[in-house]
Amino acid sequence: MSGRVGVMLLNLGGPEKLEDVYLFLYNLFADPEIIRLPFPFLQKPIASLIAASRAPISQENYRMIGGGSPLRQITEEQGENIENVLQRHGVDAKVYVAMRYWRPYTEEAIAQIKQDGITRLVVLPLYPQYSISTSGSSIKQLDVLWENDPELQAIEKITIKSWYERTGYIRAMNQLIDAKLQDFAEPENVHIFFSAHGVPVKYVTKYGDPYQSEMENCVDGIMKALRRDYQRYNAHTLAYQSRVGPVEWLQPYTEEAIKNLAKRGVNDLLVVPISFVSEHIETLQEIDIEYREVAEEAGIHNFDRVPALNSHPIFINDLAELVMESLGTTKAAAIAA
Ligand SMILES: C=CC1=C(C)c2cc3[nH]c(cc4nc(cc5[nH]c(cc1n2)c(C)c5CCC(=O)O)C(CCC(=O)O)=C4C)c(C)c3C=C
Ligand SMILES: [Fe+2]
Ligand SMILES: [Fe+2]
Repeated sequence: MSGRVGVMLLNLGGPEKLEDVYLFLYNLFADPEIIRLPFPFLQKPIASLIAASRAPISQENYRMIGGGSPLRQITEEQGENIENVLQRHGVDAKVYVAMRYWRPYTEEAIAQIKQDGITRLVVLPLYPQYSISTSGSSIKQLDVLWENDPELQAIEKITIKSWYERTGYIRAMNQLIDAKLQDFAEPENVHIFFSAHGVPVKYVTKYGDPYQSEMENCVDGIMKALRRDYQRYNAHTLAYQSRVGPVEWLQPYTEEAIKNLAKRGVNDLLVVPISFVSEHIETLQEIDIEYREVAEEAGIHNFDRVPALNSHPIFINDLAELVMESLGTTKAAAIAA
């Protein structure tokens, strides 16, 4: 190994204050990987219209969780922890956070990487499963930056696409699920409810997004690694949340699935957020407040949620290991670009 090593953590970003919400939403909807329009010249005007109409609802949701997204702080902590594990293993790498729609923006991370003289860069999306709309969008943005900048072309870029099959990730998820199941009076009667962030159906059926199949495999992998008695007795569901706009998204929708389970007599429900590794608006507001209310109104009395991984030590160690494997001879999980 020679030269200075960098690790770039890709994430979505979130508004830090209520005043940031409009611009954050504008950045999001201006991304053609989030809203695909037939005419590119319409992207920005439509983004400002949708952002303006969604901002009041979105602001209200951020107000309910303290006035901003915790994503920056959590992602920076994850970065520091990964860096520490790498250092302990003798890998003198520096970790950078590159957010797609808020600060620190990808461009800020790139400027720092250039200044630090990084010669090898591992690009690590903080999304376990690949979607065109998340990891795909950030990876595309990097490809464009690389294409247009000879200074960047001198940096060897190793891009990891997804990593939901990693045993450390699955083990950490299982620990969190197991701990929460123990809090129920009858753990084997609890319905384990995986709730993933949705995408429009067209992404899968028309654009070939592997997101749904990776999600299904991920849930299977987690269930198969659970304690044998849970595998045997606990029923589970995968549903999709956070739909926005008029088009059809992946189904079943979380809200409907909760109501249907209540109708079938389910009384103990443990929600597992599955598409994202940090606490964020959709866990803290949508699951903890909105879906809890839906569940209680439908007659589910015992409702709980598994916390996000954040800086769970098994998870952080696993990501650091993935980085080391990508830098070494094992290229299985990585594609060199
Ligand atoms: C794997 C995770 C995610 C996928 C897939 C995804 C696709 C996707 N999202 C939108 C629209 C919105 N997303 C918003 C917030 C948001 N999205 C994710 C993750 C995924 N999105 C996260 C982690 C967050 C929250 C960040 C935070 O602040 O904590 C929002 C804004 C919030 C709101 O107003 O509800 C929108 C809008 C689309 C259209 C899409 C796929 C095409
Ligand atoms: Fe989203
Ligand atoms: Fe939402």
